[in-house]
Amino acid sequence: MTANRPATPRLVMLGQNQYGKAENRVVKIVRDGDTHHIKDLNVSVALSGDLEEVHLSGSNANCLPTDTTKNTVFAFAKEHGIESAEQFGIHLARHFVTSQEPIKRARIRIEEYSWERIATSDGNSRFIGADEVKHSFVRKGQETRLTEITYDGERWQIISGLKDLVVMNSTHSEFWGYIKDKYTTLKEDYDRILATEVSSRWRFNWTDDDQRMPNWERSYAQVKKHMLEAFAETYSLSLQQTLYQMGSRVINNRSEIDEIRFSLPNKHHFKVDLEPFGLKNEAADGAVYHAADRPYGLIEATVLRDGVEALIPQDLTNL
Ligand SMILES: O=c1[nH]c(=O)c2[nH]c(=O)[nH]c2[nH]1
Repeated sequence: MTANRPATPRLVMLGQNQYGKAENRVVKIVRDGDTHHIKDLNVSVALSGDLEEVHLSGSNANCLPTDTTKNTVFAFAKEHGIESAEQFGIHLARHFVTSQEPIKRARIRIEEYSWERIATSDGNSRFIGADEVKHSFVRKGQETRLTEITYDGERWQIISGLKDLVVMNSTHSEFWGYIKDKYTTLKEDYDRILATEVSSRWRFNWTDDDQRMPNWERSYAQVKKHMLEAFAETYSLSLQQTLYQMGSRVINNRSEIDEIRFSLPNKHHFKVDLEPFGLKNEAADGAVYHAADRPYGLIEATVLRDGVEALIPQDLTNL
């Protein structure tokens, strides 16, 4: 069949478009003798460029098949290895934009799942090192690491982050002094639980190939450390205040990062009324709480280095 353009004048226009293979689950094992290392990624490719005709006339002359983008992900994992999710995404984005003329922009999104070695007390097995099995892993339940690489042939935008990091302070949290109107029933609290599931994205100021690249693995570990330390060390008067402390700790300590955004659900823990059973239920004595799953307060904000432009989108679920 020949490719056809519509004969009638166009009344509609093609808007923003992108395509690629989403959620390529790639697992790479590196063998260092009989000690193995795992990189476990979920890689999504989105390409855009001169793709009008693909949509308008059905000509696929400018279309690199999504199947090819999938194959490239797996081949690159073998050919180049996976040093870090960011490095891997940069390789892929550069490849798509520089190897295919019609492709002008590549966006690579990666989720990374981490694994840790299974520790064992059995020293007899020939597979066992000091106290860890060299090829046996348990998936870390903690957080999922994220990155998004965007490249247009000139400029890079690298936004990394994490989600599903659940944290709790069992004290050192208060909430009082707020507006009270006729609908307010919330009691002021001078000793409450503060818990949240951190979703965060941070933007690197590495934007072109002439700059020295950050050490992506170390940067991630340090951001997480500062975030967690700020959460633990802040005597909190609101989750908003804790958020700002977490963000400013990262910006102050990590010069490679200019902007960080958080989406923090307030995972409410309500003291149960045990008065009907003749029981006092006070925080000071070690209380019993109902962990409510919904509704939840949702506290979201960006913390930026002074003078930089905010570029991380407001809705982190779309990132
Ligand atoms: O840390 C909090 N921030 C709020 O804005 C808020 N609102 C509320 O009901 N509880 C809380 N807690």
